[in-house]
Amino acid sequence: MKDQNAENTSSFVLYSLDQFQVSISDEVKEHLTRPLQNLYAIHEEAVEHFQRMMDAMKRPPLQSVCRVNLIQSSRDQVMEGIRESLQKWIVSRGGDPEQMKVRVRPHPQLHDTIVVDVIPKDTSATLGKLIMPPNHTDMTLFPHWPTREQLGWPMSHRAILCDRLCGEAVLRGSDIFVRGILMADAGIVTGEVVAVYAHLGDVRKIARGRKMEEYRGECLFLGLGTACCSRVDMFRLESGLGVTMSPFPWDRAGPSMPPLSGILPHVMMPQNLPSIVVTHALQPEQNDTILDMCSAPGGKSLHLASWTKDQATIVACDRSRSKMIAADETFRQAGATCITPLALDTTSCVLQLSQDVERKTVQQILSSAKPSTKDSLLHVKGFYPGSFDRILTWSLTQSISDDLSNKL
Ligand SMILES: C[S@@+](CC[C@H](N)C(=O)[O-])C[C@H]1O[C@@H](n2cnc3c(N)ncnc32)[C@H](O)[C@@H]1O
Repeated sequence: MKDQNAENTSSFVLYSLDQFQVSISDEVKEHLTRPLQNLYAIHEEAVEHFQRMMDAMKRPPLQSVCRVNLIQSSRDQVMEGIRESLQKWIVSRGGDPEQMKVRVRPHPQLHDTIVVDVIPKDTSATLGKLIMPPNHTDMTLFPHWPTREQLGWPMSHRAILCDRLCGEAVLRGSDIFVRGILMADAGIVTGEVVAVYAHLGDVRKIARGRKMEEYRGECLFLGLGTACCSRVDMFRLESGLGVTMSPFPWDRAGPSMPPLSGILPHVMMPQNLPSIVVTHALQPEQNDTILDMCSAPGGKSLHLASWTKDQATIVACDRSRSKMIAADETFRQAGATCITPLALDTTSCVLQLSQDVERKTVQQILSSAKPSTKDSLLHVKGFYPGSFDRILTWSLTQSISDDLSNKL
């Protein structure tokens, strides 16, 4: 162990979720505050409204949303499946299904969408105000380590630090996979209850696998979890769970949302509401020919297939070949045979019309295209103008998207 008295404590800050402030650039701040100044006659009221917006931004939502794959199941079946899986989940974590603080319900407007709410919505019982677990027993694991106490690390639990993306996922219900863990206290063993922190800064500045006492930076306390492997395996294994989060609200800084990814694979997909409304806005019809210009990992392409009950021609493009190979597998597992995945840069996929070349339809181009010898993706260079009934773009930039979708 390093000379603890030599540790520099100045570049180290622990935050509770309540203390944490989202930082935004002056430009974004200006963009958000301008409409408020017109909304309120009194300046202080506009400032208060802005502060409420900033507080809301750091709070994880108290609900998750999932979309049903209507090719393989119905919404009622999936809701029942989610309830059963969540009951098994809480029992597997030592809880009682009666303690389950979630409700599974149909979305009131979107016919293929399910909402999972945390109830009650009061989160005052959580660890959101604390920077470490409360030590009810005055148990100390580290009796001879004053600097640890001075730094603010818990004395009652060993700790792990995950990256920011992983931390955001934890606040939405996820467990922690080994690749998300950056640092951990020495001596953690399988089954041990650990304090979980998320590093808020640049992950590239952290040397993964070091001990917690070497950490310098800013981090946020997320709650308690149980180690699924030893510290050694956290940094040796390539994949798998490192820590499962406690299912109980009193052990978590954020809401006790259950993990939804991985349950009922292929028949439902956790997806954010803004992504789901895209297909509802597009209103595709069966037998439509549809282009998804930036498809990977394929969530919206799959939604189009589900919506049309696999009765459309959907061309799912992404310029990343590897992502499209992975998406192809996802499409197959979901039973979406109407999707053709292509590795294509859609900023250069409009074929020029000329008098001596026959103008082929999308279906003709796809049926005459040869598959690659390395993977199953078809060789397609592009499509002729006016080929598609509907086009889904991702904002490459508004002008490029508009320009390309007007041509196709
Ligand atoms: C945010 S993701 C799209 C998410 C996807 N629409 C979904 O709902 O699952 C953006 C994708 O656009 C792809 N992309 C960016 N520029 C592209 C281009 N010029 N042509 C095709 N794909 C592109 C990226 O490779 C990336 O996979």
